[in-house]
Amino acid sequence: MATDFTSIPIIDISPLLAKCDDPKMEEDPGVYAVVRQLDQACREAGFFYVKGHGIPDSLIREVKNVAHKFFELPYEEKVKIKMSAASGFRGYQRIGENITKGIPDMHEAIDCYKEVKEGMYGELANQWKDATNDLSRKILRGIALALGGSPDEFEGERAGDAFWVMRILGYPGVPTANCLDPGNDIGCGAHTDYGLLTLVNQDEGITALQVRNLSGEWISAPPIPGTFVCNIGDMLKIYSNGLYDSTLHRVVNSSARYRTNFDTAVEPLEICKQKTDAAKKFERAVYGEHLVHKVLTNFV
Ligand SMILES: O=C(O)CCC(=O)C(=O)O
Ligand SMILES: [Fe+2]
Repeated sequence: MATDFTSIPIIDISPLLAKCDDPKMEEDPGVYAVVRQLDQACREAGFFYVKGHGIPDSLIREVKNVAHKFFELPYEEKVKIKMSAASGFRGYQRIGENITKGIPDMHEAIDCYKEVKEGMYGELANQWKDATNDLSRKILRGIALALGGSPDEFEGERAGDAFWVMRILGYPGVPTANCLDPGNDIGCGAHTDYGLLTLVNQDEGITALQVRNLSGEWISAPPIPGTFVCNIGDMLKIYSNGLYDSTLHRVVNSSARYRTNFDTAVEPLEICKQKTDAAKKFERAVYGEHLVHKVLTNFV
């Protein structure tokens, strides 16, 4: 369970990345120091920033520019890639179409899920997806060690060919013009993420993401240049038998500026019961069923 944290830790993961594919990575003191910080952050907040992540600044800037340009397009253009049953629930959703706990969210988005057909998202999105999936895999190697497992706990049979979700989100600033419910300023209602690990790439200069601590206070997660926000999802809570919790968070853009965000969540195809001495706290969940259930019940 999360604690009464008042800020979100920043972890320099470069020592972990440097040794990530070394068979003796566990023995490296730099890796060990990162693993300890990951463990503490996952236990106390379920959220942390990573710096030293190795994804070039130029790529980060490019995806943000492309996202801003897309959201600036007229609705008739954006709706050409509308999300529908026929598109496998991939594609564009207008402001207010995404619902969390019965309330329309003040964001528009493009949802991309793992797809067999390579190349369908365009070159830049594929490049981004590859870079963020690779980074997630490396962070998960550190988290696997933090849980006392082997580094490849979340690879191979469990999540080797991981399902991933990429959401490109746009949050209008206040006043919320052209939205379905102008009285609502919640960009994304309080929820936990369904997967293993989410990487959040927020626009600079706008503080909108908020994370709830044990007392119910909302702690801001402002954008910090050169970092990603990482948060753990429901699958990791089950994997860790509750040692790590998926923390509630929400987005409130009370600035006047339009905010974008690229989320990439890496998910296992099927969850396994964690081998711990403690009694099993959660029922076995199949990831795909969990995802569909959360989406269909609007994250209640
Ligand atoms: O926009 C953000 O900062 C986070 C969005 C979010 O929580 C999500 O898409 O799951
Ligand atoms: Fe989220």
